[in-house]
This record gives sequence, C-alpha cells and structure tokens, in this order.
Amino acid sequence: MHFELEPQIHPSHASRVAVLLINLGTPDRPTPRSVRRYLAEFLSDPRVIEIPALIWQLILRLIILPLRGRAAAAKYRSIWLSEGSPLRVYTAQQAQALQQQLNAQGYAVSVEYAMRYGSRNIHEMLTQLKRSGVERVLLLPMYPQYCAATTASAFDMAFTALQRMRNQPELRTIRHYADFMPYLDALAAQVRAHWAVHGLPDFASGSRLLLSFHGVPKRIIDLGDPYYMHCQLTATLLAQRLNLSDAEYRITFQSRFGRAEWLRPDTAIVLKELGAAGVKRVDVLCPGFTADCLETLEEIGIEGRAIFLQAGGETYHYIPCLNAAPWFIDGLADLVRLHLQGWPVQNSSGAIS
Ligand SMILES: C=CC1=C(C)c2cc3[nH]c(cc4nc(cc5[nH]c(cc1n2)c(C)c5CCC(=O)O)C(CCC(=O)O)=C4C)c(C)c3C=C
Ligand SMILES: [Fe+2]
Ligand SMILES: [Fe+2]
Repeated sequence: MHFELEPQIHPSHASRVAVLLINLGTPDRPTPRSVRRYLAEFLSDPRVIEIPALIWQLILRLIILPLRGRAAAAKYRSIWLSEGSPLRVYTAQQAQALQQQLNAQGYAVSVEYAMRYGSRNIHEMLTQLKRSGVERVLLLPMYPQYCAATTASAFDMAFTALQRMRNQPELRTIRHYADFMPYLDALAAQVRAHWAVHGLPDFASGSRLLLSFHGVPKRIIDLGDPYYMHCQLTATLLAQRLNLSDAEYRITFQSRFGRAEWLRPDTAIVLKELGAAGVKRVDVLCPGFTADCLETLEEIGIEGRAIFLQAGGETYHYIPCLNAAPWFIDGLADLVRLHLQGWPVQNSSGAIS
C-alpha cells in the first residue's frame, strides 16, 4: 500500500493542536557503535553534505565512520549525563516546561519533541501525534538561525512523512527567530545571570565575550543560505542589549568538519590568539545552540578552555546554553503564541494532555 494505515481516533480527542520542538539528534549511547550509526544517518543527509552521493558514501564508510566513531564516542563519554545525552535531556526538559507554561497561559496545546536523526525522529513523532488525535502541528526548530543543513532538513523530513499519510495534519513551520526580541532578551538574561554569579569581565583590561556559532562551509553562504547573516544579526542585537562596544565581543564559528573552507574566524584559533596576546579572561557563549550538547560542553567547555589556558590565558568562562532557563521558556511561549494565531487553542479550562 502507498499510504500508512490510518489510526482510529476517538471523536472526543479530535482537533487537538501540538507544538513539536525539533533538534538535531544524538547517539543513544556513548559507544563507537551507537555513534557510528548516528553519524552514518546524519552525514548521509544531502542537506548536510553536498558532495555526489557515491563518492561521499565511499569516504564516509571507509574513512570517516571508522575513525570518527571511536574518537567521538570518547568525547560523548566525557559529557554524558546519568539520564542520557545532554542534547536529548535538555530538549525533553524544554518541551515539558514549554507545555506547562502554555497551559498555564490558557493554551490547550501539547508540546512534544522530535529529533532529525536517531531515535524519536520527526516521522515517528508526527505519527504518534496523529494517533493521539492531533490535527494541527506547529514545527519549532530549536535552531534560532535558519540553515538549510538544519532547518530545511527538519522540514524535509516532516513533509516526507506527510507524503505517506492519507489523512494529513495541518502543518505550520517557524523558519527562524534570529532577531526575535524575546529570544535576544533570554540570551541577554543568560549572560547577565552568569556575570551576576561569576563577576563581570574586565573589558577595559582586554577581556572579551566570544559569541561562538556552529560553522558551515563558506560555499553554502555564497550559494544563498542566510545562515551567516542570521548569526551576525543575533550577535549584533545581543551585543547591543548587553551594551558592548565592537571591541568587547567577537563573533566566531566552531565545529569545523572536513577539508572545505568554513566560515571564519574559527573559535579555536581566536581563543589561541587571545591567550597568546595576553588577554586574561574570555567568556564564551554559543547563542546558536539552544541546548547544551557535545559541541558546546566538550568542544567549547573542555577543549576551548584548554586551548585558551595553554596559550597563556588565565580565566575561562563557558556560559551554558539557554536549555530550560525560565527566561527562555517565556520567550519560546511568546514565539509559539504568535505562530498559533488563528488555530483553535484558547481554552480557559487550562491543561490538556
Ligand atoms: C546549531 C546549528 C547547527 C548547524 C548549522 C550545523 C551544521 C553542520 N554540522 C556538521 C557536522 C557535525 N555536527 C555535529 C554535531 C552537532 N551539530 C549541531 C548543530 C548544528 N550543526 C549539534 C546540536 C550537534 C551536537 C549533537 C550532539 O549529539 O550533542 C557532528 C557530530 C559530532 C562530531 O563528530 O563532532 C558533526 C560531524 C556539518 C557538516 C554541518 C554543516 C554542513
Ligand atoms: Fe553540526
Ligand atoms: Fe565538534
């Protein structure tokens, strides 16, 4: 049969609205086998690696997976939580907190999360939502800056899932929120909360705030991806909110992968240069990651620290991602309410689910 069998839905459950948070996905376990399986799916996505499939699959299966599987598993082990991978743990917390907040505001919606790769993927979750009577789904990527490799790939999977359905739900997508005020306010609150506990950097004596975004190949920007522009937008608007002068912060790009030219400046190189130049303290925030993960906790929290201190720096502060901070959940609720307009969600009786 071309189409999936339709679930039987009890009429009293019909016409519900759901918000689906979407993040990248992460291995189930910090083992080479589990990491290889996750990377094989992730790195076979043509939205992520734009190289002819046949050549790329040879390189991926013969070189990258055997080498990177083992090395990445060791890194995942260094940041693994008792409940699982940080990315999954924090994304689940965000979904739960956002549902509570929206229900408390009188919005009768359920909030779930899905991943683009690995377990609990977007297709599975759309099927599960339909089974529970959901007819309208708002897709909320946990990527504030649009990038085809992340945002478009997530939407592709949702639309492909709908291609298999006879009875399709109504879908809405949130493309980006790089310049959405409540998101910027949440980032500013996150930085200020860190400074309230750990003290303000002494900008006058050379301390810097690094705003480190996930890098991408420079070529995709040249081909029209708005990602770089969105990163610049978020960073400059955040710096304004924090009253930082141009000299007091730097925009950098991390997590370089492969041989092609990536966006610059590279976070690791800047950390090394600042340490060598006698800068005593740097604080690093990763505004493009809404949940802490391997790329923030290990690459920035552990490796970045070692690079800066070895180069001569004295004090290194990694500022955690927004995760389920109340100011971020407030901002997400603002964003969701804006995008739910016109859908039947107002319910003074409060919580469902
Ligand atoms: C925040 C947005 C992200 C963009 C844009 C992005 C682009 C991108 N990533 C790779 C390659 C890798 N990314 C990896 C991990 C990873 N990437 C993001 C987010 C973005 N990626 C997250 C949230 C994570 C963490 C996942 C976790 O389990 O914690 C990895 C795997 C880890 C490693 O081996 O270093 C790779 C590989 C490319 C090629 C790309 C753009 C084309
Ligand atoms: Fe990535
Ligand atoms: Fe990395």
